[in-house]
Amino acid sequence: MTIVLTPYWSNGVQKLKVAPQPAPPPKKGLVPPVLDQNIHTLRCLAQLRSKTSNLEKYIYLSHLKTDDPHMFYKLCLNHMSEITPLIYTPTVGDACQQFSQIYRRPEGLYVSIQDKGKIRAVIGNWPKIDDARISVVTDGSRILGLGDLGVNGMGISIGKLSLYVAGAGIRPESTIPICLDLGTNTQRYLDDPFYMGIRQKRVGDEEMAEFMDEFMHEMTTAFPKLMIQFEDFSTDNAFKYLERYRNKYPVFNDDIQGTGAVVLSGFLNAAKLASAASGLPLTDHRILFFGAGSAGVGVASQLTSFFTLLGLTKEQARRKIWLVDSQGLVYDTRGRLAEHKKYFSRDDYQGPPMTNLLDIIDYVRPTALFGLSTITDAFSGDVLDAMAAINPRPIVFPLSNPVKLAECSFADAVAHTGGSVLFASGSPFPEQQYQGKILYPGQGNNMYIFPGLGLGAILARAAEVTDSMVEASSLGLAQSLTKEEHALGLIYPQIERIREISAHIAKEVIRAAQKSGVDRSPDLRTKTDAELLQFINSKMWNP
Ligand SMILES: NC(=O)C1=CN([C@@H]2O[C@H](COP(=O)(O)OP(=O)(O)OC[C@H]3O[C@@H](n4cnc5c(N)ncnc54)[C@H](OP(=O)(O)O)[C@@H]3O)[C@@H](O)[C@H]2O)C=CC1
Ligand SMILES: CC(=O)C(=O)O
Ligand SMILES: [Mg+2]
Repeated sequence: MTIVLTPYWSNGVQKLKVAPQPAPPPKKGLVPPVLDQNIHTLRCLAQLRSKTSNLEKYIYLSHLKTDDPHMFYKLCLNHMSEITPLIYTPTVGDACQQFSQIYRRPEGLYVSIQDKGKIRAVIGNWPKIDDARISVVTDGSRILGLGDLGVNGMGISIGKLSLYVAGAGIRPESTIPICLDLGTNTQRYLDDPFYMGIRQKRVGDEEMAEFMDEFMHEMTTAFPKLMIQFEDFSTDNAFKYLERYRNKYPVFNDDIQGTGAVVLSGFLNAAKLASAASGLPLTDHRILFFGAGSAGVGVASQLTSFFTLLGLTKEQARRKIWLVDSQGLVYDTRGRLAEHKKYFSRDDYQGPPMTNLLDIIDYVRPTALFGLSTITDAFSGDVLDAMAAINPRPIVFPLSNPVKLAECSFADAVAHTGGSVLFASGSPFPEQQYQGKILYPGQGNNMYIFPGLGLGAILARAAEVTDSMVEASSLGLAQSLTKEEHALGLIYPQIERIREISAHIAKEVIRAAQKSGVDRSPDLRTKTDAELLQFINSKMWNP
């Protein structure tokens, strides 16, 4: 039994905290006479596979997580590519949409607008206050590309935290899934007797800001070692609350920064392959974003900041980007623009609104096309043909989640580009056979980033999450491809290696935290890289 020598206080009595251990062997007679753990693992897998729908599989796994977390995480780690789509995108999207129907038992912490003024008491009810290290917090206002799901958004916080445990070895009891209930503007939930949130429209900006200030203050007071990941807030609030708290608390926004990091990483690996075919230097790429919300602009910012590392001025880097939103190409003279789009708005186009994606491709001649729009099949056959006509190896990333909202499928992208596409999607697609070869799609999803970024920030005890830490996570991921993965033409590593990848990312993140002076674990400063990696691995919880 490992004893962690940090005293903690519970009911006024000092105790030693005991690291999570498998449950003691059950007393004789209380379990079947022969219950071999290895056979039981196979039994659980067979039970899972016997379910006919993915939602049933999700429900089975939720039960397993509560009843036998060690078995749940063992299955996750041993069958990562099979289980990730069940506990995360795409199935988590269905689970959130039907959260009120499939709800069995409480999980996570709900803080509602009705708790304003007394949030401390609600947070104080969390049973594992001293263990808390990472919280994923959503207000349910933009869950994946599915819109305002109100408290049904709790499913996304739960899913992301399962990946923190599986992918980065965060202790399960150190995670707090949180859904803030600020109302919902989705009428069908307000009318649904099963809906479990308060029955009111979302509160106004001022009331939300007061609530958020109190929430953040109380969270960071109650849990002094906590990292907070904001998830799936609607666009304006995603930017607003990241800016409001990022220099005050250890917080990052997964949709803006995690997505920025994962897409930069995939772009770098894809651009190398594209440049090998076209001869085009990295700094000559032209990147078109279809979708200019929190994720689109987050990725654009991450890319431009990387281009400045390559020696471009900020202005030159900015000019590599074209944004398209629901009104078409984003440009200065088009009319009033949302604040977050202004920086990337083009000042070199003055014509009439350009709304057709084919016209825009013809005008921009992009080497890379990223979809973060929630518009299913927006990258039609014609669009893919156009990308293939101007690029020997077009980079096409339909990143919207879940699968049903992807801008195109891998099969279509392969078919319309003669197999030359460099592809990554937000949710997984199956591999394709093309002219006797197997082609593998990448999964450009922030799930590659946040476990390692969060782990690094926790171990460094970072006071804030700096841009350099996010960038380090991205470059760490880009470097983590093995020779075999390069040989297969992959642009993201295989998800089965997530623990190894997260450890590497965490190391890079800790070093970046140290360079920016936001780390509060001075002991880690004197470790060599090898020692640091060993330390990170030793901190990972294993089922
Ligand atoms: N792969 C990954 O890791 C991640 C994927 N995502 C996915 O990205 C998608 C977008 O997320 P997010 O940026 O936060 O959402 P937002 O709502 O902030 O942004 C959506 C953007 O798409 C634009 N849009 C909507 N309809 C059209 C249209 N018909 N043509 C062109 N553009 C359109 C919107 O335009 P307007 O501004 O005019 O409203 C807006 O700019 C979601 O599906 C989400 O799941 C998000 C984070 C991570
Ligand atoms: C992956 C993710 O964070 C999203 O789709 O919102
Ligand atoms: Mg998200």
